[in-house]
Amino acid sequence: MHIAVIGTGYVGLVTGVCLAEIGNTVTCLDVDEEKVSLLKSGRSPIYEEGLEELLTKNLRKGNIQFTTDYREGLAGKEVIYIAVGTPERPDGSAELKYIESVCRAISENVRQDVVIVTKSTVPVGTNQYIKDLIEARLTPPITISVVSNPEFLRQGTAVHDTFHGDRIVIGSEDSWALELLEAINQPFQLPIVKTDLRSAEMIKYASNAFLAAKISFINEMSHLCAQVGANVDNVAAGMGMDKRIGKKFLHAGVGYGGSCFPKDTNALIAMGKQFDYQMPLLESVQQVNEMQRKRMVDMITTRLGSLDNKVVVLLGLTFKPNTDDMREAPSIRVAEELLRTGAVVKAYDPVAIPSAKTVMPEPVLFTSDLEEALQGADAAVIMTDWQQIKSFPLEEYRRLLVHPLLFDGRNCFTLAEMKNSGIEYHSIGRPVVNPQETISPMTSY
Ligand SMILES: NC(=O)C1=CN([C@@H]2O[C@H](COP(=O)(O)OP(=O)(O)OC[C@H]3O[C@@H](n4cnc5c(N)ncnc54)[C@H](O)[C@@H]3O)[C@@H](O)[C@H]2O)C=CC1
Ligand SMILES: O=C(O)[C@H]1O[C@H](OP(=O)(O)OP(=O)(O)OC[C@H]2O[C@@H](n3ccc(=O)[nH]c3=O)[C@H](O)[C@@H]2O)[C@H](O)[C@@H](O)[C@@H]1O
Repeated sequence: MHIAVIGTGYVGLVTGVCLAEIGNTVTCLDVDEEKVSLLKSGRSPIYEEGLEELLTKNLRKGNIQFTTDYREGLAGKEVIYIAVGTPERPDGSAELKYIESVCRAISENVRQDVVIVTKSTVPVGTNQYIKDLIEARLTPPITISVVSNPEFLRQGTAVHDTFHGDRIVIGSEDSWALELLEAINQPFQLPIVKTDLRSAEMIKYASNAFLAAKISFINEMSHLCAQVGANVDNVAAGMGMDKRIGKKFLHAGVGYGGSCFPKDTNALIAMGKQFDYQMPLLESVQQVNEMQRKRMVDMITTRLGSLDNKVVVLLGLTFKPNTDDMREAPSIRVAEELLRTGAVVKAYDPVAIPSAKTVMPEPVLFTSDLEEALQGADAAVIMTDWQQIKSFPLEEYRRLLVHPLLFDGRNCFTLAEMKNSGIEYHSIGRPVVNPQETISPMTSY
């Protein structure tokens, strides 16, 4: 199949490379000239395990090419995937200007019948809007069909997720377009859900919102666990064994971040508003997420009292490990709060210092050396569960910190291993280990 993929970000590039890998001839198109020339040389602008290998392999085989030229990119293509960004507008709704500009470019440049496949996360009704926009400027007798094919990959494991996802969702009002997409996706050997256009669009938002809700649910439980002396990890493990609940996305912590959960829950709430429905559950999911960051700062101030001139080091800055993505990372809010309360804030991340510098508040002292980060700090706060942080010897934490005081926002260590570490250890929804003074867990009742 001859396929064009528009947008070579996380989703577009991974989609293009994987479609080439399963035997299609793919042209990836982007307006970013720097990105395109990097990709032509076989280098990936993002780090995703296995991506660069598949990219160079398929470039060599001639299965994939890159261009900034729409006329060249769309020539002779049977299917065009759209994978440009749909960021958040100030009112929370999804910004569709990149989608609109792609539609204009398609209608001006396409010369043959074509199926348009939307990978971008777009509000319900957008695929119909895409069809209308393209058709409005198209020169007859060219016909187009639209298919919604939302993406479920996670950053950091994008290639793996494409080949091992739980399902592929395709929605359309055109049965032959659905069959075509089913045939294209067959080599992935994953369950395929065929549905109508609007349900496919909604499945994407509902899935992200549900995952965000699971995280906020366990975070809410974690607060109560801390008060009553229970261990939220044990609670999550016990709950998760019930197949109706499932054990994934029940990891308590400082809350979710990233380019999607915050944006997509907001977009869903904005969609609700259009129909005068308030979505109280989703609003609470967001509130709990916001509270988790504040709770971390409260934990630190409760323990240390005034933070004036106390050195607090944040360990890990990205919204999750194995990415340099700082979008909506909880570390940003925690740093802001700590600075506001007078702390001196140091910040460590193994890869994201350059991207962190552009979004973290000032003044923060950055380092990508963990030893240097810990040296002389009054307390350390784990914000991202990087392997580098989890495998750093506990004796070294103890030796380097002025006070052996560790706040763990990702529950990286078991309570048993912390017991003999000589470190005072505060985590999320679990009893304090080696507390300065022994406090009865029931005192707040
Ligand atoms: N990042 C992720 O993990 C996931 C993202 N999504 C959704 O996929 C969509 C894309 O997200 P990302 O790949 O993260 O975005 P991104 O921001 O990484 O990439 C978007 C790309 O589109 C290009 N672009 C913008 N306007 C263009 C135009 N008119 N013509 C050609 N190229 C153009 C940009 O230069 C950029 O390279 C969004 O709707 C997002 O919500 C869905 C699932 C996972
Ligand atoms: O629509 C999207 O863009 C993507 O959003 C998420 O993927 P991603 O944002 O890459 O990362 P996740 O691994 O889902 O983590 C998101 C956030 O939730 C947090 N999280 C995750 C799981 C958990 O149990 N607890 C928890 O706090 C992570 O630390 C991170 O900050 C979804 O998992 C993907 O299926 C989806 O395609």
